[in-house]
Amino acid sequence: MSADPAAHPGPVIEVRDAAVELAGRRVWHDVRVDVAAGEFVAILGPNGVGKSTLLKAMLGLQPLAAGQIRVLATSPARARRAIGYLPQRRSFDAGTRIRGVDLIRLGVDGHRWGLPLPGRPARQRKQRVAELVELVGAGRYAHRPVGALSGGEQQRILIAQALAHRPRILLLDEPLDSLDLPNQAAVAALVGRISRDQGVAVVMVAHDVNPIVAHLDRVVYLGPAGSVVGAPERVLRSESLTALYGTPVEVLRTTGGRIVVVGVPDSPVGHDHQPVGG
Ligand SMILES: Nc1ncnc2c1ncn2[C@@H]1O[C@H](COP(=O)(O)OP(=O)(O)OP(=O)(O)O)[C@@H](O)[C@H]1O
Repeated sequence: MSADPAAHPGPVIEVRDAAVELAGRRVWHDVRVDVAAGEFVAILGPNGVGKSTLLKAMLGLQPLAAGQIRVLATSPARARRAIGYLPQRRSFDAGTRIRGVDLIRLGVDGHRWGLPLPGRPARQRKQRVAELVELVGAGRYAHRPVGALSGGEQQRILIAQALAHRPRILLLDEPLDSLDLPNQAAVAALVGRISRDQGVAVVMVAHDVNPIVAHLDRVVYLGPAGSVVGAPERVLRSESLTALYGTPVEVLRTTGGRIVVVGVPDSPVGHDHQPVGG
């Protein structure tokens, strides 16, 4: 497998008619989406619709019941070394003493847990850590214990860690959750910049499209009848989501420009309703 995008001029992620079943229940089906190098794509939908499951399928951690997912023209599992993944999480305990820079170094050292990798001198690894700190703008706080950092600062450190091996693809599961609005905007802008400037294909699961919408190339809105995929302004319309859900869904734009989706039903197993942008 090659992680060189030049060797794969087509999409770096191809999802074709994919379906997943969990505990005998079909979570989603007929999902089709391509993601190209340098694109920033969001996976949207209500609680429990299967957004995290789609991300896991792209990583090869969730087998499909139907269809196919190809990553860098091979299976997701074989492409995993070219993927940076940030799973869903809350925050570090306030007492966590490991420093931001140590977490990033763990990413650079890979699975060797601090043991030097053959062929990569300590100086090179140190330089890569410094580059990553600079890339995410964490110079001011990277040497402080992560437990003492704000949610947004922690998230930037984790994004730097996920980028340690120059992945071609970055999969982020709700990285803006639990951040305040200024930090949501700052982390969204950082991810947009990484995708654009570094040519990384970014797929982000999000509850609220508003902080990221200006940076997005496309959205995947999951629903019981499959998915609607396209530019945000095309997908986030009452007609598109009404057709996807088979029930009246309204997409409103406030005078401040916020997008609010009203009427999207919960997934069949019933989670708390939390409309996008609501
Ligand atoms: N291992 C599992 N076995 C059975 N059901 C599961 C399993 N993992 C997840 N589910 C269920 O599958 C559905 C999809 O879960 P998933 O976490 O992908 O949804 P989501 O859209 O990311 O949700 P949220 O927005 O709440 O994070 C949910 O109903 C969840 O309860």
